[in-house]
Amino acid sequence: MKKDIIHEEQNTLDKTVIKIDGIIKSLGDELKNNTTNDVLLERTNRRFINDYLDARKNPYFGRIDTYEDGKRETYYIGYTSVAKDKNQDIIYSWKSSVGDLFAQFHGGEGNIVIDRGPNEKYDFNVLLKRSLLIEKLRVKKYSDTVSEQARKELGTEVDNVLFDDFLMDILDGRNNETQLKDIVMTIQKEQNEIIRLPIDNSIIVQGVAGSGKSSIALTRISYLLTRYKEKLTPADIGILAPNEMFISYIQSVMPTLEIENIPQFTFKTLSKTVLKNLDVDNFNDPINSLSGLVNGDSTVATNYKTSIEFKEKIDFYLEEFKNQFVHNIKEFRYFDTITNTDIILSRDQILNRYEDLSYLSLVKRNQEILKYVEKWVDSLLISKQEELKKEFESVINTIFNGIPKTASLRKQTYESIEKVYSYRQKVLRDELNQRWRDYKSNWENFELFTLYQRILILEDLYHGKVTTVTAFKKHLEYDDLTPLMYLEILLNGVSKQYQHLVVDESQDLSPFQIHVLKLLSKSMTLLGDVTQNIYLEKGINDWTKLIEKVFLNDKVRLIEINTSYRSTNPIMEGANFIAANAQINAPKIVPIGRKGDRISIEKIYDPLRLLDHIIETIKSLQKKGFKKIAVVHKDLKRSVSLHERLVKQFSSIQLVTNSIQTVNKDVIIIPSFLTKGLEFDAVIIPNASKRNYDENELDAKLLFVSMTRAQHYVKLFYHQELTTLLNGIEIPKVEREEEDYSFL
Ligand SMILES: Nc1ncnc2c1ncn2[C@@H]1O[C@H](COP(=O)(O)OP(=O)(O)OP(=O)(O)O)[C@@H](O)[C@H]1O
Repeated sequence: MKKDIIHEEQNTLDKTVIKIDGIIKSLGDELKNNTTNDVLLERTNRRFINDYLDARKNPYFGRIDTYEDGKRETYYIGYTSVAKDKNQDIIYSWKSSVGDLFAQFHGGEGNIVIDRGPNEKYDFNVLLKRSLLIEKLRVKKYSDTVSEQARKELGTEVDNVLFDDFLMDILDGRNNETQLKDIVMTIQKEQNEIIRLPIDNSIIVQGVAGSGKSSIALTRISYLLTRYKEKLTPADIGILAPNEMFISYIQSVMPTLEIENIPQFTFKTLSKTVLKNLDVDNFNDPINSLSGLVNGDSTVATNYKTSIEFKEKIDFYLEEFKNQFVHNIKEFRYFDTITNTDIILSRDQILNRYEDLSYLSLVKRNQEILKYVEKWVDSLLISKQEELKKEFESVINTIFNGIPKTASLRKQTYESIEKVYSYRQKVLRDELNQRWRDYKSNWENFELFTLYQRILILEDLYHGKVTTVTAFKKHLEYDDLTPLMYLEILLNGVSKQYQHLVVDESQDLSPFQIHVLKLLSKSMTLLGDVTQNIYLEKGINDWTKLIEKVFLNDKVRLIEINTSYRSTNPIMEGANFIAANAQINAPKIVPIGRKGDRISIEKIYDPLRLLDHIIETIKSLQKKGFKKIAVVHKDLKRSVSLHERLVKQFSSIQLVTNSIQTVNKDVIIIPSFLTKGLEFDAVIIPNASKRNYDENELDAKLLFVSMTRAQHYVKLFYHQELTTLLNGIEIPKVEREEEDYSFL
């Protein structure tokens, strides 16, 4: 039975490849015959040819059979659609409605409604979903899921391979290279729901470690770009990642999802687009300052400047500054020596105009109101000059009345009177200009850095002796970026608003940072895991509080995903023990059910032997076929010294010391706090002793993050006493004599 199906599917695949070749050929023929040099045809056909040549390598990963109008329909689902004559799909993209159906259907009743908006509602009656593993155009494996209805009514034969087994095979068999393609092929129902949510409202995804958040983030962007292709270009969406290392990881997987042109930022690089006059390149990234936190400097974990309380204070001060500004608006008064009267632009007139301009940003409003006064002064000058001119002409006419035009007296008199009037013109101009300069000099311009400096002084956060704003700018640091961006947006508005921002590892941002991001985009997808917030107070520990403080009355959806796909059962169970032992109030991970080796925990007695043990472990893991192995030390200093010793043993080994490095070697030595978002086949933790990982929140989170990076295997060494964070995990008892181990 199994063989028959594989044979049948192989036949279909062979025929499909021939069809694709035919389509590519006819597109090419059209290009050859394009004698009118139709540019659109040229561009479209070339794009199709490229896409189809790519699709030909691995045309599809599954099929879905439905029963419609008494007829069985079969749709093949692939990464991209392939169409005959440019509109008859022979393969459907995973982003299409049938692709949606493929991801939705996980057995049970076959009636499924796909409802993705007013014009995207379809009723399906599913008979069969078949996942297919195709390698080098050979059908290797398949798995069927059949609806109850098909089972009962149509007697469809079912093979007993479950879809979950298929997923498991894929998860077990892979080695860090094809992850994103995998998720498209094996998208789970809850992931699919998130990926396909409409763009209009923000969503927050609380997903446990390994639940597919990063994969969902990128897949969702790919989906949104297709679904909203009429109104959305790649430049309208932005991805915010925690650091450059993470960005280089996502860049490597972006082409598979055709989202290469999406702008990618860290919070720091995004700040450059808002704070154009600030050189932020040298600001220390927060992840690097975590080194301090790991070594006991708790100030890193709190900063008033990035808190929502500070945002509220900025609102308060700015309101005060605005009130002061309005209070200081004065009438413009000019004493007219011609008429001996005061000419006044009243405060009320100015205030009325100010009210009319309330739709403008603060700075623009201030500028516009000043322009309004300036215009008034200008027109006053013109009208006064006109009056003087008229007066001069009338004086001349009166004086010269009856005096012959040729009389020489006339010329002299004219010149004298003209001198008098041009003097009066000059006086008028100078006086008015002086009045205007005085008026303008008292005008508040709301300059960003001046105001920020004032706020810091008022808040008592700034005691520097620097008084000039230019010098003050040199004293700014990373934590000033959030309040500065916020203030800049309040003062000048948003220069570019994204249609959608996708923020990965968002638990590491503060609510104030998320508030700023919210101002920069119409809607957001925030993905994160509170258990992995290693910035403690600074980051997000409770999404509902974030919603209360930042999203207020906005429509926002909080979705929890607790199933983890990355690691084997024993690793995930171990991670759950860590969270429980440290009493971290976080969702429990539900492992997908991948079998795997128990977590290996080994007590070390001789410090000199530890190195040998690590080397031995790496070698044996490599022998087993594990390609990416990480040795995760708690801090940076010990990672450096471990690397110095290991580098002599392995040719392909890399020390990761900061967040801008690209991780590209087989064996990585990395401090715990830099591993976030990364994934390895196996993780070795050289020192899991109690002294190193105590039962506090930070240590627990660091150990948790380190362990959950492993897909297949975790090995921990410890000295003297094992960290109590691992209580509950079964450990084989090994009794050996203790020796000095102080250097760890
Ligand atoms: N539906 C799926 N099918 C196959 N693989 C999946 C699926 N969902 C997730 N994965 C795999 O699980 C692993 C973890 O995914 P990902 O890195 O996206 O999770 P995450 O939630 O961002 O993890 P973390 O928070 O721990 O960094 C990846 O290898 C990913 O390919």
